Amino acid sequence: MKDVSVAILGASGYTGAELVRLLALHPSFKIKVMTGDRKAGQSMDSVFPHLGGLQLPDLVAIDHVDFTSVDAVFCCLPHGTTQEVIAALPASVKVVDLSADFRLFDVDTYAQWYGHEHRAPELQKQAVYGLTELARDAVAKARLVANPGCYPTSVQLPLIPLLQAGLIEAADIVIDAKSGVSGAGRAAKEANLYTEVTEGMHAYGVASHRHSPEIEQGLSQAAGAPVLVSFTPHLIPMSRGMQSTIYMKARNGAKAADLRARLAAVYKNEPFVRVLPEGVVPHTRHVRGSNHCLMSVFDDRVPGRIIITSVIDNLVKGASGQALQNMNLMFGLPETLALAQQPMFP
Ligand SMILES: NC(=O)C1=CN([C@@H]2O[C@H](COP(=O)(O)OP(=O)(O)OC[C@H]3O[C@@H](n4cnc5c(N)ncnc54)[C@H](OP(=O)(O)O)[C@@H]3O)[C@@H](O)[C@H]2O)C=CC1
Ligand SMILES: CC(=O)N[C@@H](CCC(=O)OP(=O)(O)O)C(=O)O
Repeated sequence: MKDVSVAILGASGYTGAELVRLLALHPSFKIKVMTGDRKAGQSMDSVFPHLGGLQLPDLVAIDHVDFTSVDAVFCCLPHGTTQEVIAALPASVKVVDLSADFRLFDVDTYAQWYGHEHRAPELQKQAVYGLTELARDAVAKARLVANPGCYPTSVQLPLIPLLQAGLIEAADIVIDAKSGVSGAGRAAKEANLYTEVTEGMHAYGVASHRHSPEIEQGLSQAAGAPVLVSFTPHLIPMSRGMQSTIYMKARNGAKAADLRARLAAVYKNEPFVRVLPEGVVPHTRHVRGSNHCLMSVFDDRVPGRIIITSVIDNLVKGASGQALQNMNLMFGLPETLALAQQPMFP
């Protein structure tokens, strides 16, 4: 297998570091370039001691990188900083962008939610939304993949197949989601201090979180009509992990067993998505450090209503793991390469 030269932009952040951890076991992706912003000039061992001993290049500023010697770029930069960086890359370079910068197909919707005009609208037209299991063929042919957000991954994997099959009402979907604090990135913010987060929890972005239009984009495509969702994320005191509890109305008398059967059929050959048997509740601990998504379907006590719980590790299936799954496909490799590890437990 030919070596692929990889650059990780934003390697001094959490998703960048998680990519390094995963790529350490990759047989052909070789890390040649890693960038930082405030941490440019530092060694990776000093920024992330848990990644010591891997013979990694030092962190450099993006301006100092010669991208002509690179085959693949993982872009792990904050949203809003990525469009111009990717637009300036050589056309031969394949890119997976972990930020939200290329996820919304409609640039007006992007401007409305992200507060500025899209800075690479032509490139946006080429971007493939990389929810891997449901977009595999398009991802394999893509030059630029917009890696889904963590909440949208945990929500769309269960809901898209159900909407496509007409098993649930497109109206009246309620998503109550919880994330560990690493979802907010490594940059210091007062709201994410230990003292602000431990021994409590809180909702944020109520009725205004920027993942709402991303979720609605995927669900609307699946339903064939515009879908609006009620979505409330919460921050909870754990370092990684995410759970979405989703409430919905069944159509035409469908029961949890029918929905479970549909999801089990769609995901039966998927290495990373598991539909749990009746009554089994997924825990975030059951996916920690892995690229897995676990989901479970329940009949509510309220007749005609269904509850689904879905868990992922926000840094793996919600970010770096799915990004690597996509990049594997883009290079014609088995998508499980360097992703086959089981979760850490406890
Ligand atoms: N954390 C998560 O669970 C998820 C994150 N994402 C997305 O992935 C991307 C990265 O997230 P995450 O790793 O958590 O973020 P971090 O804040 O941990 O890391 C951000 C990285 O970008 C660098 N950086 C910051 N500003 C600039 C800039 N203006 N120019 C160049 N480099 C810059 C930082 O460098 P330095 O530290 O040296 O200043 C750091 O390497 C974000 O878009 C995020 O929304 C997506 C899904 C889940
Ligand atoms: C806990 C926390 O703050 N989570 C982040 C979402 C995770 C993420 O980074 O998503 P994007 O890739 O779309 O930016 C947030 O709510 O903005």
